[in-house]
Amino acid sequence: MAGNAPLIPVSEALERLLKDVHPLGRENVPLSAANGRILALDLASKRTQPPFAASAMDGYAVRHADVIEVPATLTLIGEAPAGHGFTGTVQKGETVRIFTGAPVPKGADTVVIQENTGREGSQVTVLEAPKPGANIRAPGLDFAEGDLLLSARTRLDYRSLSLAAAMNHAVLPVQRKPLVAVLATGDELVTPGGEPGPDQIIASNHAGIAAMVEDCGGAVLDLGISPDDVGIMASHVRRAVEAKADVLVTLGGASVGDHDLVQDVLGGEGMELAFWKIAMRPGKPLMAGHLGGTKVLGLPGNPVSSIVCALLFLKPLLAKMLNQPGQNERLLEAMVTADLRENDRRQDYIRALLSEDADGRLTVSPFPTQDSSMLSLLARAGALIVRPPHAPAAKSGDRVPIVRL
Ligand SMILES: Nc1nc2c(c(=O)[nH]1)N[C@H]1C(S)=C(S)[C@@H](COP(=O)(O)OP(=O)(O)OC[C@H]3O[C@@H](n4cnc5c(N)ncnc54)[C@H](O)[C@@H]3O)O[C@H]1N2
Ligand code: MOO
Repeated sequence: MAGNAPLIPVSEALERLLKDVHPLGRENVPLSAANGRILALDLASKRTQPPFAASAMDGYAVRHADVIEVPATLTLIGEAPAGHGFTGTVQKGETVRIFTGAPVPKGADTVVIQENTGREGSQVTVLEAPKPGANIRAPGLDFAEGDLLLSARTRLDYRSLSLAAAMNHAVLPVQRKPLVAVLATGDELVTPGGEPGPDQIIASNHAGIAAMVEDCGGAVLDLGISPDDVGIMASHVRRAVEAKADVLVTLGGASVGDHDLVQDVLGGEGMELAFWKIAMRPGKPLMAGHLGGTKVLGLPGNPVSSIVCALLFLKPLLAKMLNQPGQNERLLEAMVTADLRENDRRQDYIRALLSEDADGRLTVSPFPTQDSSMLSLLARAGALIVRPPHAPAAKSGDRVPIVRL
């Protein structure tokens, strides 16, 4: 491709990437495996909860009419622990010992907490007059059978899973996880923990991209590191296709160097290129296409470029596959603490420290160095300042759009 080919605006590239992407199908998973998954259907309760009038306290089930005037002494006729209701009926002048969660026996309409009673053998004296109906949870207080309590697209967490369990769903319909194959490329790369040769470095992009995929609700197929060798790289790509990966993410080799083979290899395997080279910094060499049913996202090798591109393109892609909103990074505004020069044609994502005052006002301080190899700065950054193409110079104190990290 010619060196000065027009660069595609970020928003247009994103639109083109997402255009023909549809939510993946759904699958059923046991409750115990559903944490973090996206609910695929609205969920109605199979139960009414509580299913019966239940005592909210440990104490005595009484007829309110019997305890309007206190002290009132009643005769104990039985016991109702949780899970074992009392089968008889409470008549005038009688009471049943009851525990939290037990069904309130027939005839009784009020529970007196045990602290407000005295007892001698089978004689129970109520010392304080309760309100009518006190300490009883009505049937259906929480929810009723048929109530739609969880809606499709909910990300299941500890609260929604507790509710789904209470609704008596042992198995939940969830969006299928996108399978994301991740392939690093480059003779210079060695797996973390390995022994790099004198001209080698540690492959870092994998770790971050895999974590992002998992955070987004995807599953990672780790294809490891391919050397800069057409045949070996092609065999890795075929593994992704054979595994029916929904997405293949390649790391590095996306640019124009003699050893940047990724696009040639993918082309040889039949990839249709959707676009290459975006008007953004970092991340210019980003490439997208598809290989049969596998979406391909070629991320640039520079670690910061890789991660910024993944934030802006991979995250929204996975969100759409999972039927989730949030397909655009949400922009906030912050006050910048340094002058920013006029921007060129590439949308800039400037790594910056972020601080927030007690009133929630955000301030960003750009790092003076913006080299796209510097993970130490990215790890410290709280935000990316977004500088649209040809943005005029900004002064310290101006408000600028940011992506919060
Ligand atoms: N003549 C030009 N050279 C470059 C251009 C250009 O437009 N013309 N673009 C530059 C930009 S911008 C970027 S970004 C890089 C991206 O290049 P590649 O995607 O081909 O990446 P590589 O060349 O393979 O690697 C770049 C850099 O990143 C390191 N790297 C690669 N993979 C990993 C990994 N998994 N973990 C850690 N580090 C990795 C690699 O060692 C290189 O240092 O191209 C510029 N060049
Ligand atoms: O993505 Mo490249 O950094 O613009 O270094």
